[in-house]
Amino acid sequence: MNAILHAQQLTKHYPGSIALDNVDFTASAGQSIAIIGPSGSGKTTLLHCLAGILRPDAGAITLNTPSSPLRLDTLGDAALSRLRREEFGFVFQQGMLLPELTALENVALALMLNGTDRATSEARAAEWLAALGLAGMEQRRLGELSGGQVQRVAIARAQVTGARVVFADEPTGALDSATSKEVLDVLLHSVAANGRTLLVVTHDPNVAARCERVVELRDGRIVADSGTVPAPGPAAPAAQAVPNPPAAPSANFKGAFNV
Ligand SMILES: Nc1ncnc2c1ncn2[C@@H]1O[C@H](COP(=O)(O)OP(=O)(O)OP(=O)(O)O)[C@@H](O)[C@H]1O
Repeated sequence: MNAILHAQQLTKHYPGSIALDNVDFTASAGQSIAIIGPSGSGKTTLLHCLAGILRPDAGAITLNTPSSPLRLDTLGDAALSRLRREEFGFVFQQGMLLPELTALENVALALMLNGTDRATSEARAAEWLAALGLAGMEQRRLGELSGGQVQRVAIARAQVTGARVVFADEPTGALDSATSKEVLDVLLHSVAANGRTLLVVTHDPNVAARCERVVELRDGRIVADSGTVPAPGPAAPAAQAVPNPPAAPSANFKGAFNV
């Protein structure tokens, strides 16, 4: 499998603690990877560094794009935020969606921020919501949806842009166990059907068990990895181009969820 995201010797300190201590990590394209470990072991810090949300103190992070490898740790703030919008999707427990917008507007906004016109953005957003079982709920605000439905909106928003890597932090953390299973099914199926890579931070053993690979952190270091991927070689030089990937859900995936 091809490496899509590669981190070398990542280190991140906070006053009084080392959140990441020389972490090497490579994700293969299309893999679903759970990041587990005790509270404070560095899971969220690793996810945020890989996603370009946090800057590591040291180390290299390379995203392999179809045009050229991109070194996240060398990009400026504007290039990094563009890369996050175009290449990455996020499913967090809270914070990525705007309560004052409807489900449709929340999903369409991700495309509009990338320059897609409103009509096209809303049409694609509607396709994604329907594919995730939310047809008929497009005009509801988040407060008019259940917790599981809100997470489906987040899953649609994370993927509508054609993001190649989806980052999830405790995506089912606030849900009961039956709803968690449903949301996890939707997340894993939609990501797999569209060939995306999924990195999910979780405390839930059921979530970890459903992922192809489990990486365990302790005290800022990887102490276990069920599927180490060979490193792709030295870190790539910095580059600027960010491609514009396709955006609609795959036909396969629509079929699987349009029931
Ligand atoms: N903004 C911050 N300021 C100071 N210390 C921080 C900050 N963020 C994280 N840390 C510290 O870094 C270490 C790793 O934190 P991180 O949130 O990555 O762990 P985690 O494994 O995700 O924890 P949890 O499972 O509780 O969410 C912890 O010791 C934490 O206290």
